[in-house]
Amino acid sequence: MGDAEEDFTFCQVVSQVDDESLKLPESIPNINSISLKDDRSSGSTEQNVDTSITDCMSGGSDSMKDTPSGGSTSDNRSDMQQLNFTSNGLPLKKVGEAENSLNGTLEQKLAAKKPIIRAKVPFEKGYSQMDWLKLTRTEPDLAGLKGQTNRRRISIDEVRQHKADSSIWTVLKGRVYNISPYMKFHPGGVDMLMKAAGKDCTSLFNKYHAWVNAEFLLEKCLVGVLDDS
Ligand code: HEM
Repeated sequence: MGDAEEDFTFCQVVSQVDDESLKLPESIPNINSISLKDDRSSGSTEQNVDTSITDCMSGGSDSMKDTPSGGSTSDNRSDMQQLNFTSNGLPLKKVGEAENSLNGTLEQKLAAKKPIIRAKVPFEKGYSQMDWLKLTRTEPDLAGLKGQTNRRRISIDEVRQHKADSSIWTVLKGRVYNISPYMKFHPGGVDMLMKAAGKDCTSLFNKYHAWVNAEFLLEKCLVGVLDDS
């Protein structure tokens, strides 16, 4: 046995590996290779990871300002914290966990911020993103246009009047969408999406997930374009 240990010196190297580093969440496979920059314009996969972390760095408490003080979203979040997994079986993005492996300055900055846990709300049966895509292909009038064109110019005042029932409108990047049919499909939950009701949600949207392709997801919910003149 002594001989074997001398022969396989690399085994000693393996034994020096910190056990904690082996427990890093799979969603953050190699912390040291992640570059931290506050540039949200690109849509690459690497950028997604960056955004999660920089949200924590630059807007930690700020991001939580929009979180409702009560309601199902908060409850779901704490459930998720206990489980540590999303409904999709993916680990939660616990941004604060990255702290241990980051360099000193960054570590200090992160330590000063509360870790943000951005939980996806478990979807009801029949309300997965796949179900949504199916619905967009089968339902002929998700926007509720009843034959009207979706190129109409719509004022923000008109948008404000649509906040409930089957006609909840929001403005995203200059376009007006009826988000009522998407409500129960929203991975961030109904409570969060209701914050967009009757107003321009572009900045909220970008704060939480600038990378999401809403133009595609909500294509069939388009009601018109914002008339900002
Ligand atoms: C209006 C159009 C919106 C669409 C199409 C949309 C779509 C999505 C999608 C696809 C995800 C999953 C993201 C992922 O897996 O990375 C998501 C998650 C989420 N959304 Fe939205 N969303 C919208 C608006 C909003 C707004 C206005 C808020 C906040 C007020 C919000 C808050 C969240 C949160 C907290 C999550 C879960 C955490 C996360 O995955 O990062 N969403 N949304």
